[in-house]
Amino acid sequence: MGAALEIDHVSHSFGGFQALSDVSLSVPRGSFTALLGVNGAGKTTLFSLITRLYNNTSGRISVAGHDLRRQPGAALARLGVVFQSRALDADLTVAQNLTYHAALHGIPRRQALIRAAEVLAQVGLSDRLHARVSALSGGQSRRAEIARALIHRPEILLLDEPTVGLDVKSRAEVVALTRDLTAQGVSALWATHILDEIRPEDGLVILHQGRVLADGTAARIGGGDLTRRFLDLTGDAA
Ligand SMILES: Nc1ncnc2c1ncn2[C@@H]1O[C@H](COP(=O)(O)OP(=O)(O)OP(=O)(O)O)[C@@H](O)[C@H]1O
Repeated sequence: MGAALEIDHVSHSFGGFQALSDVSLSVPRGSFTALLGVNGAGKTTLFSLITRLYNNTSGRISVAGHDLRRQPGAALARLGVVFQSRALDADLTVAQNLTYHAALHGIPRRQALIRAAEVLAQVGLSDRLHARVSALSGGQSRRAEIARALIHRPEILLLDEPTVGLDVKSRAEVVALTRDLTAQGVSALWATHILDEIRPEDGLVILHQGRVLADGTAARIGGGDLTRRFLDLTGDAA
């Protein structure tokens, strides 16, 4: 059994600008791995390559053992993505959104309704099945986005700064929910620039200006003071 996600020597340029340089990282199965970097570090670019929004032409990406270039269908079927921007239609109900996204994955309607109830229970929103997305709070809406990403039972979730714009309580709930999911066996790659969201036992990859500066557990990298270590590594220390 390999890792849930393997990135092996991946680079990406926009015209003459090198956004990612020889990035390698691995997300072990069932782990919560944080991808930490300031704005512009390259987190969204990396996610865009993993989701095939951008074509990856260098190195290798594999999802649950499936090479993204050679077996894109199998790789993407094992991937769930929580985008930075909203993927749910605010004018539709949660159920309508979830069954629509299930259909995109080829899940028949009857089964999609069962799955929708299942994933809403996982994210603690069972009572919001028939609510319009526009009527959800910010935190509920993010949890509904996670439910959408889980509808096809992926092995790994990519979450791109999923707590941006949430209040402290909702932020803590979304982090805790994702940790619960990893305890149930789903792996998570959590892109963030917020150090508070990272625990010592988490996997941690620090990305800066398109390069991996550190890769290990947060405890080992931080050595007791992750903020200081992060600032030292990224050259922003006072
Ligand atoms: N389509 C594009 N064309 C040109 N440059 C781009 C494009 N997308 C991103 N970049 C540049 O690539 C670098 C990495 O951007 P990226 O969005 O991946 O960073 P990020 O870590 O996700 O930051 P943020 O938290 O702000 O989203 C930045 O310097 C950005 O300006």
